[in-house]
Amino acid sequence: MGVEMGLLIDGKWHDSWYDTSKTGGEFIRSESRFRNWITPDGRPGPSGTGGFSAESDRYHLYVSLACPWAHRTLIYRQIKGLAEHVSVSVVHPDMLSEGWSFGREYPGATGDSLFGLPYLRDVYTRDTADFTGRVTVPVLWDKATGRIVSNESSEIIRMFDSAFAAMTGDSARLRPPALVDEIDAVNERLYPNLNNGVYRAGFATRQAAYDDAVADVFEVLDWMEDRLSRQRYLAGAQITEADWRAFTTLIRFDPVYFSHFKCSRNRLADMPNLLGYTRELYQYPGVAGTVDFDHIRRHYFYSHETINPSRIVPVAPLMDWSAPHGRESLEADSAA
Ligand SMILES: N[C@@H](CCC(=O)N[C@@H](CS)C(=O)NCC(=O)O)C(=O)O
Repeated sequence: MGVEMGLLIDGKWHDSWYDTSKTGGEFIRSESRFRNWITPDGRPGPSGTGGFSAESDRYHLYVSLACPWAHRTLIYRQIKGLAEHVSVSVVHPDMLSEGWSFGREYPGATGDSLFGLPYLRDVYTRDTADFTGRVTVPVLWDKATGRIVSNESSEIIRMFDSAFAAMTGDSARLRPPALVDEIDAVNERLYPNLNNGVYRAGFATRQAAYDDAVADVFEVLDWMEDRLSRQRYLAGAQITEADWRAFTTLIRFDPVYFSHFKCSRNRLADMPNLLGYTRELYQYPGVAGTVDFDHIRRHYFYSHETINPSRIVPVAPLMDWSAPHGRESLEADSAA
């Protein structure tokens, strides 16, 4: 039985795998529930309530090193100079009948360094005792108020991009106002077809749902491969949010999604521009340390019993992420 992942209903834990029976075999991801924003002075952000001002040592990130959405927030914490200001706990890579856990019996799993709680769901019920919904990573926790600020990675990275600038002195933006439209256009293409597309392919339980999803995955990869033959980054000549959102899926592609999620038309390694591009991002200062292929591979192959009942973790493909990426040849001004 595929009873590997559950949810909270009125604060009580229930086992239940994603139910694809009502959606024609399609996997549909739920919306995140906590949508407050850290801002420089605590004024409310685009959603939620205010009171979350940017301060050193006030916020804590709960992440899985396996999860591509959590991975975005970990990358921003590094590259935006927040490592000394925002603390982190790392869950165990196995997500089984109890959901994400703070078990420490796996290298790199830290346990819950704030409260010593056994499960991630206990962090959710610490905020809202009768919480109903999925228990997902990442979670951004406020140590001052004892509340969850946000569990939506796309918004956490935007807070990290700009809210702490006065503290870090890093005022460069990964979402510069002049590129917002271009970044959003790329994101709108990549989120459904690539980031979530690989999950739609992997969790599909009907041939037609899989066929649609895997076609979308490779259509967008072909589009990216072509675009990256002409410009260095997805939104043009400068690295932006769009690139980091793409990266966490691309780095998992050959090690996991190609086989586990049946995204098997070709490997990332067969697409030279995408391979060089992914290598360049991997080699960006601070980023390699956020990529943990053991957690990544163990999580997917071991946790998804419906897809891989034997829980055998297959041999890793040979890949050299540190090889020269060759992307300098794309002149900085070749893109527009
Ligand atoms: N929209 C969320 C998605 C996060 C998400 O789906 N995380 C997965 C791990 S990769 C998770 O925790 N799933 C547990 C569940 O759905 O029960 C975000 O981007 O932050």
